[in-house]
Amino acid sequence: MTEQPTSSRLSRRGLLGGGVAVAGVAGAFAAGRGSAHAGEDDAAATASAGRPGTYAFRGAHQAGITTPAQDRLHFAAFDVVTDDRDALVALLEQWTLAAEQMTAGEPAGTGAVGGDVRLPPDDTGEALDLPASGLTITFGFGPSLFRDADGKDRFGLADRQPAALRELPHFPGDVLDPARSGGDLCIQACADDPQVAVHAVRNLARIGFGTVSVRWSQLGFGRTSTTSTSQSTPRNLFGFKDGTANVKAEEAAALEEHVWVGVDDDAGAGWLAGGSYLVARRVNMTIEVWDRQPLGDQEAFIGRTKGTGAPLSGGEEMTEPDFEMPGSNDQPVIPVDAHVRVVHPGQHGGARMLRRGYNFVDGSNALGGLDAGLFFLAYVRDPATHFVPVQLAMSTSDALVEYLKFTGSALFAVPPGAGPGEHVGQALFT
Ligand SMILES: C=CC1=C(C)c2cc3[nH]c(cc4nc(cc5[nH]c(cc1n2)c(C)c5CCC(=O)O)C(CCC(=O)O)=C4C)c(C)c3C=C
Ligand SMILES: [Fe+2]
Repeated sequence: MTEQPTSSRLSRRGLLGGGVAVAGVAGAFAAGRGSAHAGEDDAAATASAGRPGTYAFRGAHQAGITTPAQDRLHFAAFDVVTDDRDALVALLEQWTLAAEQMTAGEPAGTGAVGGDVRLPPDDTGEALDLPASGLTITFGFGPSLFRDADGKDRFGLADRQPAALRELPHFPGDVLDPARSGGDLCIQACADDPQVAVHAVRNLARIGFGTVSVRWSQLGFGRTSTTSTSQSTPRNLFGFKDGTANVKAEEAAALEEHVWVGVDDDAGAGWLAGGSYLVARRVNMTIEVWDRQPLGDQEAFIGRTKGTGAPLSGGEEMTEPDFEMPGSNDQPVIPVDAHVRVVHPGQHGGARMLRRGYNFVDGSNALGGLDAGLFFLAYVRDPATHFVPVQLAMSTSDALVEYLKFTGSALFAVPPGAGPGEHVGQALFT
Protein backbone atom coordinates (compact mmCIF):
# COMPACT_ATOMS: atom_id res chain seq x y z
CA MET A 1 0.00 0.00 0.00
CA THR A 2 1.25 3.52 -0.75
CA GLU A 3 2.39 5.52 2.23
CA GLN A 4 0.25 8.55 2.81
CA PRO A 5 2.16 11.62 3.89
CA THR A 6 0.73 13.93 6.46
CA SER A 7 0.65 17.66 5.84
CA SER A 8 3.68 19.69 4.78
CA ARG A 9 2.65 22.53 7.05
CA LEU A 10 5.05 21.48 9.75
CA SER A 11 8.26 23.40 9.52
CA ARG A 12 11.28 23.30 11.73
CA ARG A 13 10.72 27.00 12.41
CA GLY A 14 7.15 26.31 13.46
CA LEU A 15 8.27 23.71 15.94
CA LEU A 16 11.11 25.67 17.45
CA GLY A 17 9.47 27.21 20.42
CA GLY A 18 7.48 24.22 21.54
CA GLY A 19 10.11 21.48 21.61
CA VAL A 20 7.33 19.27 20.28
CA ALA A 21 8.02 15.56 20.64
CA VAL A 22 7.51 13.31 17.65
CA ALA A 23 4.35 11.96 19.24
CA GLY A 24 3.04 15.53 19.26
CA VAL A 25 3.28 16.08 15.53
CA ALA A 26 -0.42 15.75 14.87
CA GLY A 27 -1.10 18.24 17.62
CA ALA A 28 1.31 20.72 16.11
CA PHE A 29 -0.45 20.41 12.78
CA ALA A 30 -3.82 21.00 14.37
CA ALA A 31 -2.45 24.11 16.02
CA GLY A 32 -1.80 25.54 12.57
CA ARG A 33 1.84 26.44 12.83
CA GLY A 34 3.30 28.08 9.77
CA SER A 35 5.12 26.76 6.73
CA ALA A 36 7.69 28.60 4.67
CA HIS A 37 6.00 27.41 1.47
CA ALA A 38 3.30 29.88 0.51
CA GLY A 39 0.27 28.31 -1.10
CA GLU A 40 0.66 25.05 0.77
CA ASP A 41 -1.53 25.99 3.65
CA ASP A 42 -3.73 22.94 3.82
CA ALA A 43 -3.33 19.25 3.41
CA ALA A 44 -5.54 19.12 0.32
CA ALA A 45 -3.47 21.76 -1.47
CA THR A 46 -0.36 19.92 -0.48
CA ALA A 47 -1.60 16.64 -1.84
CA SER A 48 -2.90 18.11 -5.08
CA ALA A 49 0.36 19.93 -5.66
CA GLY A 50 2.10 16.58 -5.17
CA ARG A 51 4.39 17.90 -2.44
CA PRO A 52 4.05 15.58 0.49
CA GLY A 53 4.75 16.58 4.05
CA THR A 54 5.99 13.97 6.47
CA TYR A 55 6.43 10.22 6.37
CA ALA A 56 6.57 8.20 9.57
CA PHE A 57 10.12 7.08 10.34
CA ARG A 58 9.08 3.95 12.24
CA GLY A 59 7.19 1.04 10.71
CA ALA A 60 7.46 -2.53 9.49
CA HIS A 61 9.77 -1.46 6.65
CA GLN A 62 12.05 1.57 6.51
CA ALA A 63 10.60 4.59 4.74
CA GLY A 64 12.32 5.64 1.53
CA ILE A 65 11.84 2.35 -0.34
CA THR A 66 8.21 2.15 -1.44
CA THR A 67 7.64 5.80 -0.47
CA PRO A 68 6.67 7.72 -3.64
CA ALA A 69 10.11 8.70 -4.95
CA GLN A 70 10.90 12.28 -3.97
CA ASP A 71 12.65 14.68 -6.35
CA ARG A 72 15.97 15.01 -4.56
CA LEU A 73 18.59 12.73 -3.09
CA HIS A 74 21.62 12.98 -0.85
CA PHE A 75 23.23 9.59 -0.44
CA ALA A 76 26.25 9.00 1.79
CA ALA A 77 28.41 5.96 2.55
CA PHE A 78 30.40 5.89 5.79
CA ASP A 79 33.41 4.07 7.19
CA VAL A 80 33.23 3.20 10.88
CA VAL A 81 36.46 4.55 12.37
CA THR A 82 36.31 2.76 15.73
CA ASP A 83 36.37 -0.94 16.72
CA ASP A 84 34.12 -0.21 19.69
CA ARG A 85 30.81 -2.07 19.27
CA ASP A 86 29.14 -0.02 22.01
CA ALA A 87 30.06 3.19 20.20
CA LEU A 88 28.50 1.82 17.01
CA VAL A 89 25.28 0.89 18.81
CA ALA A 90 25.20 4.29 20.52
CA LEU A 91 25.52 5.96 17.12
CA LEU A 92 22.63 3.94 15.70
CA GLU A 93 20.54 5.02 18.69
CA GLN A 94 21.44 8.67 18.13
CA TRP A 95 20.87 8.42 14.38
CA THR A 96 17.45 6.87 14.95
CA LEU A 97 16.35 9.70 17.25
CA ALA A 98 17.68 12.40 14.95
CA ALA A 99 16.17 10.77 11.86
CA GLU A 100 12.82 10.55 13.61
CA GLN A 101 13.02 14.23 14.48
CA MET A 102 14.15 15.46 11.08
CA THR A 103 11.66 13.39 9.08
CA ALA A 104 8.94 14.87 11.29
CA GLY A 105 10.12 18.35 10.30
CA GLU A 106 11.89 19.06 13.57
CA PRO A 107 15.51 20.11 14.02
CA ALA A 108 17.94 17.48 15.30
CA GLY A 109 18.60 17.14 19.02
CA THR A 110 17.87 20.27 21.02
CA GLY A 111 17.75 22.36 17.86
CA ALA A 112 19.73 25.10 16.16
CA VAL A 113 18.94 28.12 18.32
CA GLY A 114 17.82 28.92 21.82
CA GLY A 115 20.36 26.70 23.53
CA ASP A 116 23.50 27.45 25.51
CA VAL A 117 25.39 30.13 23.54
CA ARG A 118 28.70 28.70 24.79
CA LEU A 119 28.10 25.41 22.94
CA PRO A 120 27.70 24.52 19.28
CA PRO A 121 24.03 23.89 18.58
CA ASP A 122 22.79 20.31 18.05
CA ASP A 123 21.31 21.22 14.65
CA THR A 124 23.19 23.05 11.91
CA GLY A 125 20.21 25.27 11.11
CA GLU A 126 19.98 25.45 7.32
CA ALA A 127 16.57 23.75 7.29
CA LEU A 128 15.02 25.87 10.06
CA ASP A 129 12.47 27.63 7.88
CA LEU A 130 11.76 24.70 5.61
CA PRO A 131 8.96 22.14 5.87
CA ALA A 132 9.75 18.44 6.14
CA SER A 133 9.43 18.22 2.33
CA GLY A 134 8.66 14.49 2.37
CA LEU A 135 12.04 13.67 3.89
CA THR A 136 12.83 9.98 4.33
CA ILE A 137 16.05 8.64 5.81
CA THR A 138 16.97 5.03 5.06
CA PHE A 139 19.92 3.23 6.68
CA GLY A 140 21.94 0.30 5.36
CA PHE A 141 24.85 -1.94 6.44
CA GLY A 142 27.66 -2.83 4.02
CA PRO A 143 29.56 -6.17 3.88
CA SER A 144 32.65 -4.53 5.45
CA LEU A 145 30.70 -3.84 8.65
CA PHE A 146 30.67 -7.60 9.24
CA ARG A 147 34.20 -8.39 8.03
CA ASP A 148 36.63 -5.66 7.06
CA ALA A 149 39.01 -5.82 4.08
CA ASP A 150 41.42 -7.94 6.15
CA GLY A 151 38.64 -10.32 7.20
CA LYS A 152 38.60 -8.91 10.73
CA ASP A 153 35.34 -9.15 12.69
CA ARG A 154 35.56 -5.73 14.35
CA PHE A 155 32.10 -5.74 15.95
CA GLY A 156 31.37 -9.42 16.61
CA LEU A 157 28.91 -9.48 13.72
CA ALA A 158 30.62 -11.91 11.32
CA ASP A 159 28.34 -14.84 12.09
CA ARG A 160 25.30 -12.66 11.39
CA GLN A 161 26.43 -11.54 7.94
CA PRO A 162 23.77 -12.45 5.39
CA ALA A 163 25.06 -14.89 2.77
CA ALA A 164 23.89 -12.53 0.03
CA LEU A 165 25.75 -9.53 1.50
CA ARG A 166 29.06 -9.94 -0.34
CA GLU A 167 30.90 -7.35 -2.42
CA LEU A 168 29.37 -7.24 -5.88
CA PRO A 169 31.52 -8.93 -8.53
CA HIS A 170 33.49 -6.93 -11.05
CA PHE A 171 31.37 -6.59 -14.18
CA PRO A 172 32.86 -6.26 -17.69
CA GLY A 173 33.33 -2.59 -18.46
CA ASP A 174 33.30 -1.46 -14.82
CA VAL A 175 35.77 1.38 -14.27
CA LEU A 176 35.02 1.81 -10.60
CA ASP A 177 36.55 4.51 -8.49
CA PRO A 178 37.26 2.99 -5.04
CA ALA A 179 36.64 6.45 -3.58
CA ARG A 180 33.05 6.22 -4.85
CA SER A 181 32.46 2.59 -3.88
CA GLY A 182 31.74 0.45 -0.83
CA GLY A 183 31.14 1.60 2.72
CA ASP A 184 30.38 0.12 6.16
CA LEU A 185 27.12 2.06 6.49
CA CYS A 186 24.92 4.10 4.19
CA ILE A 187 22.27 6.75 4.49
CA GLN A 188 19.81 7.51 1.70
CA ALA A 189 18.08 10.84 2.36
CA CYS A 190 15.31 11.75 -0.10
CA ALA A 191 13.17 14.88 -0.03
CA ASP A 192 11.42 17.29 -2.34
CA ASP A 193 13.81 20.05 -1.27
CA PRO A 194 17.56 19.52 -1.81
CA GLN A 195 18.44 21.58 1.24
CA VAL A 196 16.35 19.31 3.45
CA ALA A 197 18.07 16.17 2.12
CA VAL A 198 21.54 17.71 2.50
CA HIS A 199 20.68 18.99 5.98
CA ALA A 200 19.72 15.45 7.02
CA VAL A 201 22.97 13.84 5.89
CA ARG A 202 25.06 16.72 7.23
CA ASN A 203 23.53 16.46 10.69
CA LEU A 204 23.79 12.68 10.82
CA ALA A 205 27.46 12.90 9.76
CA ARG A 206 28.00 15.52 12.44
CA ILE A 207 26.44 13.30 15.09
CA GLY A 208 28.73 10.48 13.94
CA PHE A 209 31.94 12.49 14.33
CA GLY A 210 34.58 10.24 15.96
CA THR A 211 32.62 7.06 15.19
CA VAL A 212 32.16 7.30 11.42
CA SER A 213 33.60 9.34 8.57
CA VAL A 214 32.01 10.01 5.21
CA ARG A 215 33.60 7.73 2.61
CA TRP A 216 31.75 9.15 -0.37
CA SER A 217 28.46 10.85 -1.11
CA GLN A 218 26.24 11.57 -4.09
CA LEU A 219 23.65 14.23 -4.80
CA GLY A 220 20.75 13.50 -7.15
CA PHE A 221 18.47 16.13 -8.57
CA GLY A 222 15.70 14.39 -10.51
CA ARG A 223 14.13 11.04 -9.73
CA THR A 224 14.41 8.47 -12.53
CA SER A 225 11.70 6.17 -11.30
CA THR A 226 8.19 5.94 -10.03
CA THR A 227 7.55 3.84 -6.96
CA SER A 228 3.80 4.45 -6.86
CA THR A 229 1.05 4.33 -9.46
CA SER A 230 0.09 7.81 -8.20
CA GLN A 231 3.24 9.28 -9.79
CA SER A 232 3.93 10.33 -13.36
CA THR A 233 6.94 8.80 -15.09
CA PRO A 234 9.98 11.10 -15.05
CA ARG A 235 12.80 11.21 -17.61
CA ASN A 236 16.49 10.39 -17.37
CA LEU A 237 19.29 12.48 -18.92
CA PHE A 238 18.99 10.55 -22.22
CA GLY A 239 15.53 12.13 -22.39
CA PHE A 240 13.63 8.84 -22.04
CA LYS A 241 10.85 8.02 -19.62
CA ASP A 242 12.35 5.91 -16.84
CA GLY A 243 10.58 3.86 -14.21
CA THR A 244 7.65 2.66 -16.32
CA ALA A 245 7.97 -1.03 -15.53
CA ASN A 246 9.19 -0.54 -11.97
CA VAL A 247 7.87 -2.49 -8.98
CA LYS A 248 5.37 -0.13 -7.36
CA ALA A 249 4.14 0.29 -3.79
CA GLU A 250 0.67 -0.89 -4.76
CA GLU A 251 1.99 -4.30 -5.91
CA ALA A 252 1.90 -6.06 -2.53
CA ALA A 253 2.59 -9.53 -3.90
CA ALA A 254 5.50 -8.31 -6.07
CA LEU A 255 7.05 -6.54 -3.08
CA GLU A 256 6.93 -9.76 -1.05
CA GLU A 257 8.35 -11.75 -3.94
CA HIS A 258 11.03 -9.38 -5.21
CA VAL A 259 11.87 -6.69 -2.63
CA TRP A 260 11.43 -7.74 1.02
CA VAL A 261 13.73 -10.36 2.53
CA GLY A 262 11.56 -13.25 3.78
CA VAL A 263 11.77 -14.81 7.25
CA ASP A 264 13.08 -18.08 5.79
CA ASP A 265 15.49 -16.57 3.26
CA ASP A 266 18.62 -16.81 5.39
CA ALA A 267 18.66 -18.84 8.62
CA GLY A 268 21.75 -16.99 9.87
CA ALA A 269 20.38 -13.53 9.20
CA GLY A 270 16.86 -13.50 10.61
CA TRP A 271 17.46 -9.89 11.68
CA LEU A 272 17.09 -8.85 8.03
CA ALA A 273 13.58 -10.27 7.52
CA GLY A 274 11.33 -7.46 6.33
CA GLY A 275 14.36 -5.56 5.09
CA SER A 276 15.92 -5.52 1.65
CA TYR A 277 19.22 -5.20 -0.22
CA LEU A 278 20.18 -1.89 -1.75
CA VAL A 279 22.36 -1.85 -4.86
CA ALA A 280 23.99 1.50 -5.67
CA ARG A 281 25.72 2.04 -9.03
CA ARG A 282 27.05 5.39 -10.20
CA VAL A 283 26.60 5.31 -13.96
CA ASN A 284 28.19 8.08 -16.02
CA MET A 285 26.35 8.78 -19.27
CA THR A 286 28.32 10.20 -22.20
CA ILE A 287 25.50 12.51 -23.06
CA GLU A 288 27.43 14.61 -25.60
CA VAL A 289 27.94 11.49 -27.75
CA TRP A 290 24.38 10.33 -27.15
CA ASP A 291 23.03 13.70 -28.26
CA ARG A 292 24.58 13.16 -31.70
CA GLN A 293 22.74 9.87 -32.28
CA PRO A 294 19.67 9.85 -34.57
CA LEU A 295 16.34 9.57 -32.78
CA GLY A 296 15.65 6.17 -34.36
CA ASP A 297 18.94 4.81 -33.04
CA GLN A 298 18.31 6.18 -29.56
CA GLU A 299 14.91 4.48 -29.52
CA ALA A 300 16.44 1.22 -30.76
CA PHE A 301 19.05 1.31 -27.98
CA ILE A 302 16.32 1.64 -25.35
CA GLY A 303 13.56 -0.37 -27.07
CA ARG A 304 10.91 2.27 -26.37
CA THR A 305 9.82 5.48 -28.09
CA LYS A 306 11.25 8.71 -26.76
CA GLY A 307 7.96 10.60 -26.78
CA THR A 308 5.42 8.38 -25.03
CA GLY A 309 7.72 5.67 -23.66
CA ALA A 310 5.67 2.98 -25.43
CA PRO A 311 7.52 -0.21 -26.42
CA LEU A 312 8.69 -0.21 -30.07
CA SER A 313 6.25 -3.11 -30.59
CA GLY A 314 3.39 -0.61 -30.17
CA GLY A 315 0.68 0.46 -27.77
CA GLU A 316 1.06 2.93 -24.94
CA GLU A 317 3.58 3.48 -22.17
CA MET A 318 2.19 0.71 -19.95
CA THR A 319 1.70 -1.81 -22.78
CA GLU A 320 3.82 -4.95 -22.32
CA PRO A 321 6.59 -5.17 -24.95
CA ASP A 322 6.12 -7.86 -27.61
CA PHE A 323 9.64 -9.17 -28.07
CA GLU A 324 8.55 -11.61 -30.79
CA MET A 325 7.08 -8.98 -33.13
CA PRO A 326 9.06 -9.02 -36.38
CA GLY A 327 10.57 -5.84 -37.75
CA SER A 328 12.57 -5.32 -40.93
CA ASN A 329 15.48 -7.48 -42.15
CA ASP A 330 14.25 -10.53 -40.21
CA GLN A 331 15.09 -8.74 -36.95
CA PRO A 332 12.54 -8.25 -34.17
CA VAL A 333 11.10 -4.74 -33.93
CA ILE A 334 12.61 -4.48 -30.42
CA PRO A 335 16.27 -5.20 -31.25
CA VAL A 336 18.04 -8.11 -29.57
CA ASP A 337 20.41 -5.68 -27.82
CA ALA A 338 17.76 -3.13 -26.77
CA HIS A 339 18.03 -2.25 -23.06
CA VAL A 340 14.45 -3.20 -22.18
CA ARG A 341 14.87 -6.63 -23.77
CA VAL A 342 18.25 -7.38 -22.14
CA VAL A 343 17.13 -6.44 -18.61
CA HIS A 344 13.54 -7.68 -18.91
CA PRO A 345 12.41 -10.07 -16.13
CA GLY A 346 11.53 -12.61 -18.82
CA GLN A 347 15.28 -13.00 -19.47
CA HIS A 348 16.10 -13.43 -15.78
CA GLY A 349 13.74 -16.00 -14.33
CA GLY A 350 11.06 -13.39 -13.67
CA ALA A 351 13.29 -11.35 -11.30
CA ARG A 352 12.16 -7.75 -10.84
CA MET A 353 13.70 -4.89 -8.87
CA LEU A 354 12.40 -1.73 -7.23
CA ARG A 355 14.46 1.00 -8.88
CA ARG A 356 14.84 4.32 -7.06
CA GLY A 357 17.59 6.15 -8.97
CA TYR A 358 18.37 9.83 -9.58
CA ASN A 359 19.96 11.97 -12.27
CA PHE A 360 23.22 13.66 -11.33
CA VAL A 361 25.51 16.31 -12.82
CA ASP A 362 28.75 16.75 -10.86
CA GLY A 363 30.24 19.57 -12.91
CA SER A 364 32.45 18.88 -15.92
CA ASN A 365 35.21 16.39 -16.66
CA ALA A 366 38.73 17.09 -17.94
CA LEU A 367 37.50 16.98 -21.55
CA GLY A 368 34.84 19.61 -20.95
CA GLY A 369 32.00 17.10 -21.04
CA LEU A 370 29.44 16.98 -18.27
CA ASP A 371 30.24 14.58 -15.44
CA ALA A 372 26.65 13.45 -15.61
CA GLY A 373 24.64 10.30 -15.36
CA LEU A 374 22.25 8.20 -13.39
CA PHE A 375 22.85 7.21 -9.80
CA PHE A 376 21.18 3.82 -10.01
CA LEU A 377 19.59 2.60 -6.78
CA ALA A 378 17.61 -0.62 -6.62
CA TYR A 379 16.04 -2.55 -3.75
CA VAL A 380 15.95 -6.32 -4.17
CA ARG A 381 15.23 -9.40 -2.09
CA ASP A 382 18.46 -11.10 -3.16
CA PRO A 383 21.19 -9.39 -5.21
CA ALA A 384 22.50 -12.77 -6.45
CA THR A 385 19.25 -13.56 -8.26
CA HIS A 386 17.71 -10.12 -8.79
CA PHE A 387 20.63 -7.89 -9.70
CA VAL A 388 23.91 -9.66 -10.61
CA PRO A 389 22.56 -11.61 -13.64
CA VAL A 390 20.78 -8.49 -14.93
CA GLN A 391 23.89 -6.32 -14.62
CA LEU A 392 26.01 -9.04 -16.22
CA ALA A 393 23.66 -9.28 -19.19
CA MET A 394 23.64 -5.51 -19.49
CA SER A 395 27.44 -5.27 -19.32
CA THR A 396 27.91 -7.89 -22.03
CA SER A 397 25.06 -7.47 -24.50
CA ASP A 398 23.19 -4.17 -24.04
CA ALA A 399 23.52 -1.52 -26.79
CA LEU A 400 23.17 1.19 -24.13
CA VAL A 401 26.52 0.44 -22.48
CA GLU A 402 28.40 2.12 -25.34
CA TYR A 403 27.14 5.35 -23.78
CA LEU A 404 27.68 4.39 -20.13
CA LYS A 405 30.57 4.11 -17.69
CA PHE A 406 30.07 2.45 -14.30
CA THR A 407 32.15 4.56 -11.92
CA GLY A 408 30.86 3.61 -8.47
CA SER A 409 29.34 0.54 -6.85
CA ALA A 410 28.13 -0.59 -3.44
CA LEU A 411 25.80 -3.09 -1.80
CA PHE A 412 24.05 -2.69 1.54
CA ALA A 413 21.66 -4.75 3.66
CA VAL A 414 18.77 -2.50 4.63
CA PRO A 415 17.23 -3.67 7.91
CA PRO A 416 13.48 -3.59 8.48
CA GLY A 417 11.90 -0.52 10.03
CA ALA A 418 12.52 0.33 13.68
CA GLY A 419 9.65 -0.44 16.02
CA PRO A 420 8.62 1.82 18.93
CA GLY A 421 11.56 2.43 21.26
CA GLU A 422 13.98 0.57 18.99
CA HIS A 423 16.97 1.85 17.08
CA VAL A 424 17.40 1.04 13.42
CA GLY A 425 18.99 -2.38 12.93
CA GLN A 426 18.49 -3.30 16.60
CA ALA A 427 17.82 -6.98 15.88
CA LEU A 428 21.33 -7.30 14.42
CA PHE A 429 22.90 -6.37 17.75
CA THR A 430 20.70 -8.45 20.09
C1 LIG B 1 21.35 -3.73 -13.78
C2 LIG B 1 20.24 -3.07 -13.74
C3 LIG B 1 20.02 -1.81 -14.50
C4 LIG B 1 20.87 -0.75 -14.73
C5 LIG B 1 22.27 -0.56 -14.22
C6 LIG B 1 20.16 0.17 -15.54
C7 LIG B 1 20.66 1.40 -16.01
C8 LIG B 1 19.99 2.28 -16.83
N1 LIG B 1 18.72 2.19 -17.33
C9 LIG B 1 18.42 3.27 -18.11
C10 LIG B 1 17.21 3.53 -18.80
C11 LIG B 1 16.06 2.72 -18.76
N2 LIG B 1 15.90 1.56 -18.06
C12 LIG B 1 14.64 1.06 -18.29
C13 LIG B 1 14.12 -0.10 -17.74
C14 LIG B 1 14.79 -1.00 -16.91
N3 LIG B 1 16.11 -0.94 -16.52
C15 LIG B 1 16.40 -2.00 -15.68
C16 LIG B 1 17.62 -2.31 -15.11
C17 LIG B 1 18.78 -1.51 -15.15
N4 LIG B 1 18.92 -0.31 -15.76
C18 LIG B 1 15.21 -2.76 -15.54
C19 LIG B 1 15.09 -4.02 -14.72
C20 LIG B 1 14.22 -2.14 -16.30
C21 LIG B 1 12.76 -2.60 -16.42
C22 LIG B 1 12.63 -3.62 -17.48
C23 LIG B 1 11.22 -4.17 -17.55
O1 LIG B 1 10.73 -4.71 -16.54
O2 LIG B 1 10.59 -4.06 -18.60
C24 LIG B 1 13.95 1.95 -19.17
C25 LIG B 1 12.54 1.76 -19.73
C26 LIG B 1 11.48 2.35 -18.88
C27 LIG B 1 11.23 1.61 -17.59
O3 LIG B 1 10.63 0.55 -17.57
O4 LIG B 1 11.74 2.08 -16.58
C28 LIG B 1 14.83 2.99 -19.46
C29 LIG B 1 14.56 4.19 -20.33
C30 LIG B 1 19.57 4.09 -18.13
C31 LIG B 1 19.68 5.40 -18.88
C32 LIG B 1 20.53 3.50 -17.33
C33 LIG B 1 21.89 3.94 -16.96
C34 LIG B 1 22.35 5.12 -17.09
FE1 LIG C 1 17.46 0.55 -17.06
